[in-house]
Amino acid sequence: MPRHALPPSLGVGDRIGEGDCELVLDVLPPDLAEVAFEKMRKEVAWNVMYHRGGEVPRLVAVEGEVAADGSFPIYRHPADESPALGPFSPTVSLIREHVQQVLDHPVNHVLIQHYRSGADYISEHSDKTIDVVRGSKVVNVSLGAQRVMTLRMKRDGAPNAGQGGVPRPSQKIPLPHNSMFVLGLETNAKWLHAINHDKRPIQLKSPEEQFMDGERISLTFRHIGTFLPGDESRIYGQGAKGKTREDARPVVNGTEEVAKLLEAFGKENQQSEFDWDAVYGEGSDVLHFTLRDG
Ligand SMILES: O=C(O)CCC(=O)C(=O)O
Ligand SMILES: [Fe+2]
Repeated sequence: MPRHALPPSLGVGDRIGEGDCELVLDVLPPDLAEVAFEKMRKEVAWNVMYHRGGEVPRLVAVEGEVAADGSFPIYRHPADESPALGPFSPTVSLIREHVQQVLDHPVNHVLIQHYRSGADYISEHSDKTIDVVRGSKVVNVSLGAQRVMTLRMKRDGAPNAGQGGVPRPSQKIPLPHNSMFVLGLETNAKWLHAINHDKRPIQLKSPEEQFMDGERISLTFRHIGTFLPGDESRIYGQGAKGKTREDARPVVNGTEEVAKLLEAFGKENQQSEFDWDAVYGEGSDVLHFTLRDG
């Protein structure tokens, strides 16, 4: 007999994480949900992204709201090199409108990811919130094959776990086609989240998991409060040292500043009682985490 129950599978109406998360079904009208995957396959500028020198196991693209003067939001996270941001493509723009109707705040930035099969995944992490408007929520829209979001409490939030084989609290949230998972920042602070790989043979997968030949596109919309002007020479806003457009300062790529921000990101991944003001309050003007070659 197993000593511990399997993590619960949660969905609509359940208390998820710290209770500030929510799963919304049928977020897009059927006519849009039906064509969005194929349209995005063509309209989105897909890239491979690198982390620690290796390709991340999914295709990615970044889009956002580009202002008339060319300035745009920037979401910093530990990747060796993030793809360049483009303006919202047509189908993504429609999806964004529906997301904003359901949420009670705007979103100005999206990370779009194509999980090409069950072998593609995203490792356990907390979203990095230096640039995410405080008190806002992060949204994951799912299209195509159903995959499972796993939440696992950070180690320091479950001090009795890890000894004698007691696992840390964890929850599984299946994300069906045309659903929207709302990740509250309180849950992001106390839990890690992941889309684990699913290498089961196709015959063992449900029809929902086999949909679109097992391919999934997710759109992670965020409300970002940090910006770059079109020429990317300066940075300003919530996560920068200069908090307003007038106070924009030159971007920096110095080793010391990079190390400091990466250390802060590490703390956010580990600490349930992450002190945002103490760690991020001053801001950071770092743009790239490694020097681009060529
Ligand atoms: O694909 C997903 O739904 C999760 C994506 C995610 O966690 C992220 O981009 O930070
Ligand atoms: Fe995430």
